[in-house]
Amino acid sequence: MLYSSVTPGQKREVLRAGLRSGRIQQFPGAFNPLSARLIEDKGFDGVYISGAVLANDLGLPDIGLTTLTEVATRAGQIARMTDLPALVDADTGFGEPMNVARSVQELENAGLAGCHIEDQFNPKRCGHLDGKNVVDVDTAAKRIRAAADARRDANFLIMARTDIRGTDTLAAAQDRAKALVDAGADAIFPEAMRDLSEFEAIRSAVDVPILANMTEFGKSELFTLTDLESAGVNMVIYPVTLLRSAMGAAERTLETIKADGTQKAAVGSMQTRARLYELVDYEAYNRFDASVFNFKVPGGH
Ligand SMILES: C[C@](O)(C(=O)O)[C@H](CC(=O)O)C(=O)O
Ligand SMILES: [Mg+2]
Repeated sequence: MLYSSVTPGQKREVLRAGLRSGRIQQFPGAFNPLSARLIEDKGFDGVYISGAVLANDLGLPDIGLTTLTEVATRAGQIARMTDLPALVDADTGFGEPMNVARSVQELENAGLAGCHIEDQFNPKRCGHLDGKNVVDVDTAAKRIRAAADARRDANFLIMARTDIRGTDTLAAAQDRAKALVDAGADAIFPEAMRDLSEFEAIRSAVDVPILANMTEFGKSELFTLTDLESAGVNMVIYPVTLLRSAMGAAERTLETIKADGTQKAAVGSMQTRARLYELVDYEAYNRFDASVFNFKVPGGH
């Protein structure tokens, strides 16, 4: 009821343990706090909070327009509704290394278990589109060093994302990944890998956990969990999958209402009122109220 029953510190320990477990961790992207409850209910390992979803939800393209305040606030609202660890997309860290330090502390305060910070230039692009640019290795390393030094909880996960494969060779991506680990990254997110062998190449370059981004309509094939696990991937995200599914369903329902003059034909594919109430734990609030209103003062007053 109300919010998560474990502390952010405990969630960070769970995330660390999951990454050490040898079992690939699945993190679907929550597009709102309620969908985080659904992810937990279905038995996933954690919740991903996508920068693209956050921006798109506000009607904005994912080009670095959202602010630290917007991201920390929304990510905090999502993180607090689940006992699972939540990993948030911090884009380029919202500025220079000193801003990156502040970003990390705000995300820690918001109850996140970790974040990823990328080496793109501003304005950033979706990692699976063309026209990206990356900063030089020193600038990228400074961002990560600032992030790692700024955290107060040593378990807050600093993941470095590199977009360099979009503009350079696989060997350059391996070198960049190594440099980011040397700068203090706890994990690496190699963006826009072209095939499984590229994940394997990054795996062999570093000895920290690596993440695979299984975003639809992008540059990577949609590999199965088994494929990714055998390539040595430790965590997989499905960042925009639930937003795309929900928006697809919403669009079809709107078309049904337009065509039929009623939503009746769409009702069968809707989440029911009972299931919705289950997810918001309505019963627990009823019980809480009953105990307040049923309270009797001894002596009958
Ligand atoms: C992972 C990602 O950074 C995100 O914001 O979710 C995006 C996802 C997408 O646009 O499909 C990305 O740059 O890959
Ligand atoms: Mg993003």
